[in-house]
Amino acid sequence: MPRKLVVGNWKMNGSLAVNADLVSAVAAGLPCAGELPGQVDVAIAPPIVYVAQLRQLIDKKNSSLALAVQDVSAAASGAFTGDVAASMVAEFGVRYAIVGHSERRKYQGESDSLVAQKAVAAQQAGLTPIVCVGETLEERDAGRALAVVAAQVHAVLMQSELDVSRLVIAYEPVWAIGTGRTASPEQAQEIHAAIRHQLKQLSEAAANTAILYGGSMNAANAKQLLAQADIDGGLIGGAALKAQDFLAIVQAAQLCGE
Ligand SMILES: O=C[C@H](O)COP(=O)(O)O
Repeated sequence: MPRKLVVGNWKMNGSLAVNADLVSAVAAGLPCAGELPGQVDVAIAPPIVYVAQLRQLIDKKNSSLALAVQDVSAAASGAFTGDVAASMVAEFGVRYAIVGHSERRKYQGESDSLVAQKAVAAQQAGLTPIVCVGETLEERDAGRALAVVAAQVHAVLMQSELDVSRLVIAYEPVWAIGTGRTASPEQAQEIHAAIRHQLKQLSEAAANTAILYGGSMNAANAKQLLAQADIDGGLIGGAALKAQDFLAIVQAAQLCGE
């Protein structure tokens, strides 16, 4: 079984002062770099402007905490005002790039095909993409959740340059994000199992692809969700902004990984 992965997505929250406190508190609850690793990899995705600050904080604390970003450009360089290339964030020791978050699909109009290109661009810079997929409430109510998610995953898997062994998928039902209304463990497991099946059709290596759940995961519900056979970790929004809550989720992942 793969190690568990817990990623805190800070979204557009933070400040120099708030970040310093939060990283210190999170790092205090995690192993130091080089120590015997636990069963869980833990990463934080701050707003891009704070990546350098977090790099310094993490290094200073010699922490095992990894860095992620919330998005990368599909392009390698050039005239793309406001965008950031994957190779640029890689220079800061960033390990993961979230791509295709539903908030970007909604507010920036990102298509399945653009998200797939971003996943490839991230890999080409040495990052592991965390590809977000998930259905809206209307799609679920119409009985289309499995089909919508399958199409989103398919768009990524059909990229010939994609290395499926260096991929993370995050299932985030849109109706569960920031709403306090989480998918039940059974609802989440059903979709995760379908994603796993889809990945395995492409490659047996997919048995080791981490599939994260995201959507109102918190200290109280994490254990039940993470105990599901195909839920390999969490992509955490609101609960990642409080060290105690975030560490409780990491601890739940630790228990489920043993
Ligand atoms: O990226 C994180 C997800 O959108 C989940 O956010 P949430 O935990 O606030 O629901």
